[in-house]
Amino acid sequence: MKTVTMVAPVNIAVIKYWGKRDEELILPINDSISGTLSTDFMCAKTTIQASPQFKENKFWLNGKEQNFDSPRLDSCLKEVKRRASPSCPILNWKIAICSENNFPTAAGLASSAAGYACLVAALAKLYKIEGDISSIARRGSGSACRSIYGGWVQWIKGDRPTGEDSIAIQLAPVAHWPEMRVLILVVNDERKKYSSTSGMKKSVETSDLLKYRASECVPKRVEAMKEAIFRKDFESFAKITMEDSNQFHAICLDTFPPCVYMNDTSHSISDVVHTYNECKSSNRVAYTFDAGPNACIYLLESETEEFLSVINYVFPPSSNTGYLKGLQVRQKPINKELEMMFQEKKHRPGALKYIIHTKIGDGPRMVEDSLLNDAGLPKNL
Ligand SMILES: Nc1ncnc2c1ncn2[C@@H]1O[C@H](COP(=O)(O)OP(=O)(O)OP(=O)(O)O)[C@@H](O)[C@H]1O
Ligand SMILES: C[C@@](O)(CCOP(=O)(O)OP(=O)(O)O)CC(=O)O
Repeated sequence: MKTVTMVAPVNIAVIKYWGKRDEELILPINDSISGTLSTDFMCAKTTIQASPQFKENKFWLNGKEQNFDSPRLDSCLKEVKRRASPSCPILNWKIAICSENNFPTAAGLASSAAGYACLVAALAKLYKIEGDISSIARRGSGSACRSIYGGWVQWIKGDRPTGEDSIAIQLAPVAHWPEMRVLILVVNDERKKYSSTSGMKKSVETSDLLKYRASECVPKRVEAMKEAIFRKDFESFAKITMEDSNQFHAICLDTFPPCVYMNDTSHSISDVVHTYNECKSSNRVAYTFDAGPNACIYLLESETEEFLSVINYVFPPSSNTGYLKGLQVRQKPINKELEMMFQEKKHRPGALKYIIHTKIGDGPRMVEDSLLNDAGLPKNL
């Protein structure tokens, strides 16, 4: 019997991936760039066990048994086995997979990215695969290829129809910009209405803006973003991040029928960020929204206390317990000058469910405590 347990991170794109040129191999129409988040507060954890005693393959996700016949799972497994040495002794053994996310699944918080990165990293350890595995994780979910590396990561779209040049590379490690912090403002953590997969398919079929974005905007933005990250130029980083998020959501609205991911609370968050930046006469905070209403805020450590005082003022918690998860900071009241700016923008308590305060982190790593017992069954069932 062989057992491997790994944890893998979520990543949040600052230049978005939206649109495929090949649905089966998951090949994108444009490059994308993201920050990988620390696994301390948001991660997928996956145990894979191979045994000659197992009669069939099994898969549990968050305590519920899943159908093993999923095309994406199958595609990852096939590619890992193709790359394994033919003499690998466990290649024909059946496997049990057990995975848990410590944050909401399928709510637009990149669970598929962490989930497939974790699955592929664990499979690669189990079958002793050498070299880049981001192109295997990509077959599970496009954005998962970026979670294979820590720090700042670019997914290069590649040109070949076979996809072997569509890989993720690390642009800079965590230590390059240690002051960077991330706030996930959770507006809604329920399963979202339309998945990224179906939304982007409709966009490719119907949006003219999407073609313009992929050919004209993203290539320039990717270069400018790389430069901003290399120079730790937060002002430019923030501007490009917000512009790209806004353009992505404009394409969602240009899709027919439109994909409406942001809601009124999301737009209020965007307004708070712009007002705050105006007060400071520079871009101190950046928002970005994925395929859901939740906001991801990038900001430097020096700004977190003050910006959180504004968020707590504009979006008061319905109860104080558990509102700020993750890294804790001194809670300070909003100052008079900012209060004047934001008093018209106050929301009812509970408009924001909770906040996860985290930072940039490393890629997948092996851990000791298995989720499966020796019989290949989940320990927490
Ligand atoms: N830990 C995991 N292991 C394997 N697969 C997972 C895991 N977590 C999520 N998934 C897969 O990803 C799917 C959710 O992906 P989906 O794209 O709908 O949501 P999301 O990743 O939370 O949102 P988004 O990609 O828009 O940020 C799940 O239904 C499941 O198939
Ligand atoms: C808005 C996004 O989060 C879209 C992520 O899409 P997915 O990677 O979830 O889609 P599939 O490849 O179909 O699984 C932007 C991004 O992460 O770059």
